[in-house]
Amino acid sequence: MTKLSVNINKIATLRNSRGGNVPNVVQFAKDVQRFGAEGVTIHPRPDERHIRYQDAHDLKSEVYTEYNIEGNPVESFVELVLNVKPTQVTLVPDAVDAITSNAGWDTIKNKDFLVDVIKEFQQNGIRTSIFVDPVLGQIEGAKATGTDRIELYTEAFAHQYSLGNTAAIKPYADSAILASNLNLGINAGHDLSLDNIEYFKKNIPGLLEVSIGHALIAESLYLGVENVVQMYLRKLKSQF
Ligand SMILES: CC(=O)[C@@H](O)[C@H](O)COP(=O)(O)O
Ligand SMILES: NCC(=O)COP(=O)(O)O
Repeated sequence: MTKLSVNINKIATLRNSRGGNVPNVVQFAKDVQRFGAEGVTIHPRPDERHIRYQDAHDLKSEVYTEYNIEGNPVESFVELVLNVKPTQVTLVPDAVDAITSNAGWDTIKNKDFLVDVIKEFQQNGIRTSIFVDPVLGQIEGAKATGTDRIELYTEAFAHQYSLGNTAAIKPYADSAILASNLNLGINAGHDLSLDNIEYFKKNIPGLLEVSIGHALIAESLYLGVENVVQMYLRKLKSQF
């Protein structure tokens, strides 16, 4: 079965836009778990533009499902993860100024670095996953790093699928078969949505977990807005 981990970065983005604590990131994490989410993902970035390092600590005692922290393993991130000790750390090679994650690791060029950092996390009881493009050579390179899992970077699939190009699944299916043969666990994420998740899941054997944030939060707004507008109208139109 594929687990759903909800990425709550966007809740922190909204909170930070006003400086208070609305919406409450910890409460949101508690609620998505109550609604059935099987994990919570955060991706603290060095500029803390959404999830703050303090959020990672505050969430620790409230995430009773799988806690996944993603990020580039710069010194401050490694220290944070070793302190918080989530279930899983997902290493993503994003630049400090990247708007969002935009590439997987070059697992061959960065092998020595990844081997060291992965070993450190594993020795501390933290499962590791590394963000990769669906390229067979990169999957083989991932195996050589010692990681427990890979996370397939699905932005290209999501984009092509939205254009009607269903064949864009092929490199992902091929990568998943290779990863399974190599005994690597398979996660996936980035731009997955209610539109594309069923097709993706159906075609990816052994998919253990998807982490979904941007679309899930946008869909929650679309699917919830009618109810909330009605609630306001009821309050405004009631006669006292
Ligand atoms: C690794 C990945 O694809 C997600 O973590 C994504 O990067 C979300 O991060 P942002 O919310 O900062 O876009
Ligand atoms: N690892 C991917 C993730 O956590 C969420 O990505 P997105 O759904 O916000 O694109």
